[in-house]
Amino acid sequence: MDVTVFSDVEQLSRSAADYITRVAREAIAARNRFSLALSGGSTPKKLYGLLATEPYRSQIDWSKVEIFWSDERNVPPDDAESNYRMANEVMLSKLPIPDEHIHRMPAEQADRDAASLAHAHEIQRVLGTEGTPRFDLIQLGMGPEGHTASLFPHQPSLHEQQRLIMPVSVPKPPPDRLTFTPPLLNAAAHVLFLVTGAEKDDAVKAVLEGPYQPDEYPAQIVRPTNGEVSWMLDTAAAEKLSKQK
Ligand SMILES: O=C1O[C@H](COP(=O)(O)O)[C@@H](O)[C@H](O)[C@H]1O
Repeated sequence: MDVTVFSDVEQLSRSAADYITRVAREAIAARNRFSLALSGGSTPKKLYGLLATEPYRSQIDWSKVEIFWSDERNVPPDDAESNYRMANEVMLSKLPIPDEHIHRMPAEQADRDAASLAHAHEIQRVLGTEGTPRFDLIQLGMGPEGHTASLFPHQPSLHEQQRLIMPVSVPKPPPDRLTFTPPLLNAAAHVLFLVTGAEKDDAVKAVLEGPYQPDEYPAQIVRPTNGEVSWMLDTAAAEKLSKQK
């Protein structure tokens, strides 16, 4: 696991954009496709804006990029709480990505089990049906209580082993969501956590330096079986870490 601490969100976001650009170029060179799952929340907003502008924009062949989300809230796509809406406004609408390569998670559908299953099939259609689908890169955030994607402490979703996507009801509004499950997260080739802010310093310390307690700190579940995990933190989020990063 690689942990890097940055002085501010600008530096962190530039390093994340460099990292995504490198992984994208390698994936496109190797497989003619780059599959990227985005997080929600506000932390990646700066990063998404950077990817849509130079010098990053022209370094990636966006026609080869397939975009998914690691979780989504039960709101329409134009709602202020929609994870899709933020990424679309800041990044996707400004890039030459074919519409059919933008795979919004349909969390607002009434039958959430059916929506989860249909979206899992969509992931398999794009990434392949052999074994658990392997994203080239899943970008994640983490909440102050250690949740990631929409895997929250002490929820049954933390123990899901069969489904790729599942509906959850979580303690943070909006409560009803769809989320990637542990097996899908842990099949990724690369996972990039972006975590900023002093309110997350205890969770960062517990996840990175504490005992393995995934029911308390779901972000600890993310340990890809054959992939690399990178954490990019700002100094406020890293404040309580004992080791020099
Ligand atoms: O609810 C969510 O929160 C996490 C963390 O968001 P942040 O704004 O604190 O970075 C996010 O990663 C997740 O996708 C989102 O749905």
